[in-house]
Amino acid sequence: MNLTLDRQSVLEVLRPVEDPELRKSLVELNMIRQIEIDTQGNVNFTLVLTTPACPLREFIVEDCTKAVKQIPGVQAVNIEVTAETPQAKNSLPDRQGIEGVKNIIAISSGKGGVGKSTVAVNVAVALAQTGAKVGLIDADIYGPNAPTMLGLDSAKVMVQERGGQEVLEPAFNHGVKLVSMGFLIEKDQPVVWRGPMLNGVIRQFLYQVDWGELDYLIVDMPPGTGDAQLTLTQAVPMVGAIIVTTPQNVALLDSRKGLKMFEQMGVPVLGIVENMSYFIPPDLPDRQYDIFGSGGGAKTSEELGISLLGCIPLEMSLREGGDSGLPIVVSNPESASAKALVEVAKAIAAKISVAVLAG
Ligand SMILES: Nc1ncnc2c1ncn2[C@@H]1O[C@H](COP(=O)(O)OP(=O)(O)OP(=O)(O)O)[C@@H](O)[C@H]1O
Repeated sequence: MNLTLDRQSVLEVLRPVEDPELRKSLVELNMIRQIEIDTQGNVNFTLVLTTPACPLREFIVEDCTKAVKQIPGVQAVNIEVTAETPQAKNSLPDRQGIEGVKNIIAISSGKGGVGKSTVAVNVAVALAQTGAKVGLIDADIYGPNAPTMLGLDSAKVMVQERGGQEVLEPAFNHGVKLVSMGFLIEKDQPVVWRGPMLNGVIRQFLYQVDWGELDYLIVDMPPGTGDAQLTLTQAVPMVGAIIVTTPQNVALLDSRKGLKMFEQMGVPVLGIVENMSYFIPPDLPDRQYDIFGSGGGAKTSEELGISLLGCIPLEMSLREGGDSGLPIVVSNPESASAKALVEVAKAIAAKISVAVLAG
């Protein structure tokens, strides 16, 4: 190759560099922009990733740098990394998207108490920490605990008048906008939701909230596969669903209706998160006890052909973080569970990019 130091050559050497997730050329994906070369031989350009939570950011930057250095005369390569989250298909014939919201993701579980809300809240905060714009709908009618977990226990959703319509102003903390069933019901009061009433609230949470611009809107689904779940999956075009399970329940996943419901609704299941995978004692943080056996999540995910996005340990500080309104990814980012949750958030973001861009 006869290369001279110009923009064309920069594009030429970058063309074989692929996004490892999307397996397509960065140049073809229009991820390389604003190439500038100064008289000293410094090459500057912008690399536009498909998510600020890109797990392979460093590798891509390294690959680009190596490629550009092949051109004779290059002194230094300076890459400014930014991100533009791709927009999922915004409307289907029977489903209406939410203006300004790029990707809607369901976090679901077959059973209650497996840690679905813990995962939803920490994934939301972890995505926000990378710079993404994130909203969370706590649609768990039986245990709306996202407000507590986000330190928004005493928050109220404000109603604003806009263009003759009432819109809810979401609560906000740790970088995440939140609406919750918990804001609408009295604490410690048992709630009996009748179908139409529940559907009304869910529709309001989707369409009558001032969400603004969001890269990701995470829906903490009620456990199981009842009416509320159907309403939610039928109402909006969801880019995908994540299933949270525990080692004890993971083997039951394939027979559970959850997976089938999403499939039937045309919502791809992007992956499984195994929670409470192993126990880390607080006084011996280097130890790991596989109380429920090991490898169940990996085996089931292989059998089902669905990715295992991560395994979260059972750690006391994770529960304490939830109870005190400081999610573990904020209060103790060095803990094993926080690190695992950050990896899960990145894996989800990568899966979404692939689902949207690779079809
Ligand atoms: N990996 C973990 N380590 C320690 N505690 C955890 C872990 N995951 C969840 N918990 C705790 O278990 C309890 C239940 O978790 P969570 O509320 O997230 O579950 P859920 O599936 O959303 O439950 P529900 O269906 O009742 O809403 C909480 O007290 C939470 O702090």
